[in-house]
Amino acid sequence: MEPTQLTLHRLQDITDGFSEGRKLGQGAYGKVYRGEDKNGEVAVKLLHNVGPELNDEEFKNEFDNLKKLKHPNIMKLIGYCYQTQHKCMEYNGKSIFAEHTYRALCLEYLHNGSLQNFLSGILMLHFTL
Ligand SMILES: Nc1ncnc2c1ncn2[C@@H]1O[C@H](COP(=O)(O)OP(=O)(O)OP(=O)(O)O)[C@@H](O)[C@H]1O
Repeated sequence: MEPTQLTLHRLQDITDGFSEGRKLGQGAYGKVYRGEDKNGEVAVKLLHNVGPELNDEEFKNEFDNLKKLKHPNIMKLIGYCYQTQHKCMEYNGKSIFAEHTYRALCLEYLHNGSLQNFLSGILMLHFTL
């Protein structure tokens, strides 16, 4: 099944506006939040905003890689959000409408954290025994 397109409003809704209380962790890519609604839990990866070209490349790579991974033991890519908003700001005494693009991936929620955390946990256990 293809990942679903999700609105920023929907992601803000399930993460309480990307609140600190909902933060699961942070990677090189951005912050990860626990989203929750009546259907269950998801992990929402919100890409940090650095520069449009760099961000787009990172986002597309992550999106394509996750889309290709289809294995029962690997978290699934459920949906994505790619939405631009214009925020009114003051610049040199004038109002400007600055662009902010929200890029997010919605993933199956893993109770043991990311796959990497899960695997390193197993390795630690292996070396401790
Ligand atoms: N699907 C998920 N379910 C639950 N928690 C997750 C999920 N994905 C990520 N996390 C949490 O968010 C943290 C950051 O994840 P992220 O994938 O952004 O980076 P990373 O895997 O730690 O490293 P890297 O930045 O190198 O990819 C993880 O360490 C984990 O705690």
